[in-house]
Amino acid sequence: MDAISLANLGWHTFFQQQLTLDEWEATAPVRVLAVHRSQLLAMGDTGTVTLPITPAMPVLTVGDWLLLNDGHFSRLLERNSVFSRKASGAKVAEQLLAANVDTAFIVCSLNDDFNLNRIERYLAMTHEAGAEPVVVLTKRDLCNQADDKRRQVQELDPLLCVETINGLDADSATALSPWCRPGQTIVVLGSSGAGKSTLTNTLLGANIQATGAIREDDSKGRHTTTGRTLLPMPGGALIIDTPGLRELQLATGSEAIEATFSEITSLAARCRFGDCQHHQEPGCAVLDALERGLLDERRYQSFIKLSREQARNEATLAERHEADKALGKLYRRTQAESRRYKGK
Ligand SMILES: Nc1nc2c(ncn2[C@@H]2O[C@H](COP(=O)(O)OP(=O)(O)OP(=O)(O)O)[C@@H](O)[C@H]2O)c(=O)[nH]1
Ligand SMILES: [Zn+2]
Repeated sequence: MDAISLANLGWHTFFQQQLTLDEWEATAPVRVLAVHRSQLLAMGDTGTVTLPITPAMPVLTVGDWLLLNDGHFSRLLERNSVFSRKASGAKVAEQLLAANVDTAFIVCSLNDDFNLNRIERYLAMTHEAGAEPVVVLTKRDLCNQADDKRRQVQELDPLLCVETINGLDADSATALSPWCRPGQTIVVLGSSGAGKSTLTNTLLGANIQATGAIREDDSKGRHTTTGRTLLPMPGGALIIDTPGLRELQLATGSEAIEATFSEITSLAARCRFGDCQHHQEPGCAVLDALERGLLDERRYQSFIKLSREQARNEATLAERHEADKALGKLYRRTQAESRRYKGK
């Protein structure tokens, strides 16, 4: 990536208005292209910079906007969206995956992989992140009920943008160009085999670099690999492509689920009990609508499943906080005891 204008890197008024007058004069904005263990790669309108990651910095992720003062980290600008996930294993900390994303292409194939529940799951994640979802149904060339499946997705939400494409064909992928204008930032989500890499490669066209590692000449003319994950499309948009995003798990708050299942949320407002689980409670407006055929059974099941998952995630996070607090107390007590012991 040669030096490009801040606007083409995704800079706009949301970020600009965060700067004080002093910062206007003394600092330079740069966007994070990749985060490695001990350093990060960023780009501003004068080119790329490598910054050491120090303990004083907040946790940063690809897509973040930073201010540099004299080439040194000054501060992180507020994000307008952020994708994160629950870290795998026992740790329930959130891991940041991508920031300041405008649009998420939710990729689902029109053949075997087609699954409305899965699309809803990615819609909830995208709402949670604060980005705009576009459902991209791939493998149109392999499916003769493309229109019917597209209609099923559209029924999830009349305002949702849904496109059907052949990801192998650049002409077909131009259906996505409204979201690929200069400076727009995109992530591509979806399950394995859905066609994410294929679409990413088609969108990147001649700039094919989607495998993460990019070779570029350093100042001594040698080739170095930088592992950049914010990639420029020929039309001027940017794609964030990281392994973490490819394996995104649900770490969704209840607001995101409410936004994804808005018809259920408005029914739930009329349940007799404020904490109704819509399972078997008397006076449940959701179950009532279900019985009267006013609510889709599949939507209901999907809503219950995601709500339970969310409640479980929240519980484990709360347990973690409790465990951390207990550990902190134990630590302070042993410190105090050891001081007492030494004082004797
Ligand atoms: N015919 C056709 N094949 C496609 C299309 N999109 C993807 N494929 C094929 O589907 C297979 C899987 O596509 P990938 O792009 O690797 O899928 P992915 O989502 O990146 O999968 P992971 O890397 O496992 O996450 C490949 O063989 C692609 O060539 C399409 O629109 N039409
Ligand atoms: Zn209810």
